[in-house]
Amino acid sequence: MDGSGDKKSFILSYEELLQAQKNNNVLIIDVREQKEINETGKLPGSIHIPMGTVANMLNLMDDQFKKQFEKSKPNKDSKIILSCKSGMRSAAVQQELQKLGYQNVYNYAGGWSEWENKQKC
Ligand SMILES: O=S(=O)([O-])[S-]
Repeated sequence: MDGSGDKKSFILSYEELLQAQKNNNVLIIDVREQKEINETGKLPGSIHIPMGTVANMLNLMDDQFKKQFEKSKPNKDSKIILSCKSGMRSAAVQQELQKLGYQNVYNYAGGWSEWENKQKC
């Protein structure tokens, strides 16, 4: 939330992520592959959807989405945060969702790498 109108960056910092993790109205999606999640676990507070299937999952019926992810399906105005390992794949998914009309999609650019490092501090 930088208040600069049209020129919002839609990039999320670690501190902003910490706030979002406490907010049930924000959907955090870890878009890494299953193999990576098996190795590290998913980002706390997130649901896991591999990058290639995010758009498909957002096409599920509301109740199917809820059943599968135990979170409400976001609408085009919902705040969505995407995270991967280092911000590249999540940026690609961010663009894809923006093209589909999702207006409030953020990239946690630091991704799992930053998250993991911060936990060691
Ligand atoms: O996770 S990554 O695409 O930034 S390497």
